[in-house]
Amino acid sequence: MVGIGYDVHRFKEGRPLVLGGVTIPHTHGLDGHSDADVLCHALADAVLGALGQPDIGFFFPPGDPTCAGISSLKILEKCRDLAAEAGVSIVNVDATLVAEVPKVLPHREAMRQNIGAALGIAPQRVGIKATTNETMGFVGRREGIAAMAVAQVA
Ligand SMILES: Nc1ccn([C@@H]2O[C@H](COP(=O)(O)O)[C@@H](O)[C@H]2O)c(=O)n1
Ligand SMILES: C[C@@]1(CO)OP(=O)(O)OP(=O)(O)OC[C@H]1O
Repeated sequence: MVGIGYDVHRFKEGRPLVLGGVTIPHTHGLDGHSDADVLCHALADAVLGALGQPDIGFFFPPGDPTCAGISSLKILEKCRDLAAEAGVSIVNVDATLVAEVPKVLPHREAMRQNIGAALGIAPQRVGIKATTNETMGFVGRREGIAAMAVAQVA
């Protein structure tokens, strides 16, 4: 089974920028109720989709006080637990970040380590890519970051 996920978060001054559980030096972080880790959110929805489960907001309701400021790696850990309960393994995940700034690929290996550990899979099974939006649209105007992801379970 495969699943697809997509998420977007708006830049906000005064917050840390967390992507794949890595805090990346930048002028702005992302706005959100959790740590706003847009990469983990897209990956979580991809895994949940592959499992035939409802989306991230079902398990971590937007605005729920218990979710305030949580690390989104915890959301991936929940996905890992749901896969185990279903008796399936996460085969691999793959994601693309769409961000005009900052450069994220220097942090790829650290992200793969964090995400692999949270999902209970080897980092080699975690794909992370990035592209700019060539200055077009909301990403191009540096208003936020988008992420898309796929996951396979068997
Ligand atoms: N936020 C980003 C965006 C891109 N990269 C890396 O740069 C390469 C070129 O991106 P283009 O959008 O100009 O084609 C891309 O393949 C990534 O390796 C990045 O690290 N962070
Ligand atoms: C992660 C959750 C948890 O409150 O909140 P946000 O950080 O706002 O992220 P978003 O992708 O907008 O919605 C999903 C929510 O489940």
